[in-house]
Amino acid sequence: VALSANGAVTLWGRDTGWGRENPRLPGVTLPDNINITNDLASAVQAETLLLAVPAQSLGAFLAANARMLDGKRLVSTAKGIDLTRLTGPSALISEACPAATVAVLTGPSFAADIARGLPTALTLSCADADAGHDLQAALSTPVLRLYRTTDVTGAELGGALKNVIAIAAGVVIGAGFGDSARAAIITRGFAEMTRMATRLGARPETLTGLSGLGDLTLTCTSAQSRNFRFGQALGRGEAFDPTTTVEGAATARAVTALAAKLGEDMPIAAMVAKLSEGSVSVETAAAHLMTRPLKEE
Ligand SMILES: NC(=O)c1ccc[n+]([C@@H]2O[C@H](COP(=O)([O-])OP(=O)(O)OC[C@H]3O[C@@H](n4cnc5c(N)ncnc54)[C@H](O)[C@@H]3O)[C@@H](O)[C@H]2O)c1
Ligand SMILES: O=P(O)(O)OC[C@H](O)CO
Repeated sequence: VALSANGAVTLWGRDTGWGRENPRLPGVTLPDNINITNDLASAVQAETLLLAVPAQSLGAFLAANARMLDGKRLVSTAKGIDLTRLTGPSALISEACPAATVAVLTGPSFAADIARGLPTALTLSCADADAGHDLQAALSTPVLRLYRTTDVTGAELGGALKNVIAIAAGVVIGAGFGDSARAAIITRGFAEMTRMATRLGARPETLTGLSGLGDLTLTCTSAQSRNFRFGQALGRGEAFDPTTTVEGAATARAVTALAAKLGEDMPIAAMVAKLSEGSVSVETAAAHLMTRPLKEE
């Protein structure tokens, strides 16, 4: 919807029988210059393709369609780490489509806000600096302001890891532990995010940017976030709609496996993984985090 301000856009989906209002984006009528199709062959005529498939489905999507996508400028919006390969979207895309130019668009942004034309700032990351410049110009609009970086690892890990911490923040609020505890989770969660991301080659300043601290702040403080609401439901002991995309749940498991491989300490992510699969109670998780050995900040 935002990009249709710059010119015609093609929107591809497997199921597009819903007319001009996507049930996943209720209340938004898609502008006339958005061509909706379920024919991927026609959609891939474009030079730049935004891939908005969730992280745990991206591998299968790429496996099915790599031949059509290779050689294009592929911009992922997924915020997660693939559970089977323990990599982010950019590595999945590079592996499936070696001739593609890979970029990641991430940062604090609810789809509903962007579709309403509310002012939003994002991070566009691309290891190829020239392609990054081109994409930044092509994908910015008067109300969608893109900052640029070549640190793809930092940008995509910020987006993936903040979803894990947002679940923890939701648990804290759902369980009634209060705003002080949420501030602690955000801060210590950010320490975990930075530790893991820099270990994997991210630049620390990327983590303090929109894709890291920016998105962490949004997702841990807004009930618009599905990850936060999922955590709230866990904290209250309530069920959560299993058809809702909650990237942080699978990503917490992926992060925990990755941390074990790297020998990194990720205690909040480990508790989110256990809480999400129901193998620990909220009380036990909280007690575990509060009684760890005392240390320097
Ligand atoms: N919704 C937001 O506000 C928002 C904002 C920024 C980033 N993101 C990220 O974008 C990604 C997608 O989120 P979303 O909110 O659009 O999720 P969603 O669940 O609303 O939509 C995902 C769509 O992908 C489709 N899909 C799943 N597997 C597929 C496959 N193999 N082939 C083709 N289509 C497939 C589903 O049918 C669904 O229509 C996530 O990683 C999310 O973190 C979402
Ligand atoms: O609804 P969530 O929790 O998937 O968050 C959406 C976006 O990632 C916020 O930047």
